[in-house]
Amino acid sequence: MSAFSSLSEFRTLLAAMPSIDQNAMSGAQERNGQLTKPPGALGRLEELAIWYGGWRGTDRPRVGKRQVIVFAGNHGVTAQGVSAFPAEVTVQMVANFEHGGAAVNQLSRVAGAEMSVHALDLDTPTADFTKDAAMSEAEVVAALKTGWDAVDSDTELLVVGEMGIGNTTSAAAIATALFGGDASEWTGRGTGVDDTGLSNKTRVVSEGAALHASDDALEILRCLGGRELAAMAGAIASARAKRIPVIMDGFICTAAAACLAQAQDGALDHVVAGHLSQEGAHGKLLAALDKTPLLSLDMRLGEGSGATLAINILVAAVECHSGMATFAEAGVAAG
Ligand SMILES: Cc1cc2ncn([C@H]3O[C@H](COP(=O)(O)O)[C@@H](O)[C@H]3O)c2cc1C
Ligand SMILES: O=C(O)c1cccnc1
Repeated sequence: MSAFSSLSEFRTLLAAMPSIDQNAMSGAQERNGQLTKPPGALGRLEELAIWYGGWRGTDRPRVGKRQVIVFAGNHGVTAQGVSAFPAEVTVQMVANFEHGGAAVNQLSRVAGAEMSVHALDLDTPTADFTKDAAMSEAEVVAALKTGWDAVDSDTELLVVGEMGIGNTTSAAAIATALFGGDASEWTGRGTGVDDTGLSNKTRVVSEGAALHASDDALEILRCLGGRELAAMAGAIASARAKRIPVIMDGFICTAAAACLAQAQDGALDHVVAGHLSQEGAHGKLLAALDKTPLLSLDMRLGEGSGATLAINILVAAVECHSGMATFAEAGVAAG
């Protein structure tokens, strides 16, 4: 039986998600205080390891199976000339992912992660959201479910990424509809549109956000999102149900995740921001979600690339936490 079959059932599920294990977290906090280093000397690595242990329910975690899932979808809004690349690139990149030739394939290997690709109805792009809702309820629910089902129950750390020409336009429209302000504050160059392209894209974002204004974040996802954005949201929620911590990627992934956060308070408590994308509004979006990125390397690729790179940081944090000796074990004098 599937976990949900309507947006309203998905919403109910979000409201009943597990929270962090406070006992495990205080145990990890206590262990952190006994490790052979001056207090706080490992900086954010310390809080990361404690957070990770809290979600995994242990004061001495290890990061086992790391799963990277790339979802792909096509966008009707590309008819408005919003990307520097043609829509065919989506399906062509799916083949590239399958053959191991994309950046995220290399980064997954480096991070010791299993990577898979899910193409969502590429032959049926979403509707152009300046004219109609991008997806019907049945379509958005099907995409959420694809994401939900793609998360393996033995996964211990999840990254979700995306491929979909036109999807920075979708993400910008979602951000505008969720957080308000002028469309220009949320619209960036994506794959690299020029100044004329950027003003056209901003118009498209503004029209879409106005047409589909709603105080319901899941409706915003349905009307302005793409299948790959909904699948990422479904996978992030699925990970929460399974107590699997998630590393969030760039602007598009964060926009998808923001729909969960706006639908349900605390829905992203099991999520850390992997990196700050160079896409203009990513920092503003992360700030709205109160997330501080781990890396800032001027990347603007998507695919889950920044988050996959950040797996190495999280694993390093957890290895220090669980592998280091305590002052007592090592016979080192505590300060
Ligand atoms: C070859 C290629 C590989 C990519 N990998 C990710 N993206 C990124 O660019 C797209 C979003 O930008 P826009 O909204 O401007 O179309 C998404 O597919 C995103 O994943 C790529 C884009 C291209 C061209
Ligand atoms: O931040 C991202 O995810 C991003 C930015 C530009 C193009 N593609 C993805």
